[in-house]
Amino acid sequence: MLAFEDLEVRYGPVVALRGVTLELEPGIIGLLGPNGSGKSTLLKTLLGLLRPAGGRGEVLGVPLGAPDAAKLRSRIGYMPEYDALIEDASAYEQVAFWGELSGLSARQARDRAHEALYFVGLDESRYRNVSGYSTGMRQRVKLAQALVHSPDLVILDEPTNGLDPEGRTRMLDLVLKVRAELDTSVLLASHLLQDVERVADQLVILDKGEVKAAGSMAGLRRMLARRFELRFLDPLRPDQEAELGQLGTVLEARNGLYDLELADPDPVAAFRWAQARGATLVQLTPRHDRLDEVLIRALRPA
Ligand SMILES: Nc1ncnc2c1ncn2[C@@H]1O[C@H](COP(=O)(O)OP(=O)(O)OP(=O)(O)O)[C@@H](O)[C@H]1O
Repeated sequence: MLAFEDLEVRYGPVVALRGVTLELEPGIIGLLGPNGSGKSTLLKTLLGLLRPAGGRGEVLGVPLGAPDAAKLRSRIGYMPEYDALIEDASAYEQVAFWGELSGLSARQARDRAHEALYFVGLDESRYRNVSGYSTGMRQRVKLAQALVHSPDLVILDEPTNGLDPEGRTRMLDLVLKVRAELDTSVLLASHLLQDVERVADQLVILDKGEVKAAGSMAGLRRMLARRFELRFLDPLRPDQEAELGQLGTVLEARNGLYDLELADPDPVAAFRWAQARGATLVQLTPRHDRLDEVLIRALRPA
């Protein structure tokens, strides 16, 4: 659905994205990275608002910069980070107007505005001016605008910004519903790991304009399911410690505790390994809840 090869995007002399190579399937894709990492630049590039200075890319089968790339706008919905809602107009008017801007006829836009507002749970307040709306309601108007023309892909830039925990849960439930009920793919940019973890089936981690990690959440979880903390009865001798790598990748060693990504998914192998070397493994603690550590590791300077 999205593919980039060695993509480079610049703002004059500033290189905002470099060497970005990615291949992503339809689904819910989480785009994670700290401020300034290049998330918005990537979104603007695939919306056709920025031209790559180098490399190639393809969005929904259409090459970036192709003559028919402008048509892509009708297949993509965009929910920007900040709202530009008109205070003295109703949600219904604004969503219908957006539908027309996205290429629908006036009649289609009106019909679809009702459907989109119903979908985001704003059908009862749709004729009220948005000036009286809560932050959560305003976010949902923006989502309805992004969905009004039934796009194949919807891009959400920090959709939970400024929301309280209840509003966040509601927005993330809607993201899941977009994929499940509308069969629309979602690209969700966020700096909040918990949000991405909750909804995404694929993950891209950006930092300083480069991809630090990318892949399916299931793959990431499988990898995390092999992470354990090992505690031995006595400190390992240097010769035993040197052979620890036979069990998998040693991630960290501190005060006789070892964090490992085991090569064998069956942890019993670790006990056998210890026994064969005269060491006593007393505790093997799973660490698969630590997705945040993967993120920190990915963002750590090399
Ligand atoms: N119009 C611009 N002119 C010059 N440099 C820019 C411009 N827009 C962004 N940049 C730079 O490009 C880099 C990537 O910025 P970008 O806005 O894509 O990051 P981001 O991950 O979306 O951050 P945020 O979460 O703060 O929006 C940053 O170093 C930023 O300073």
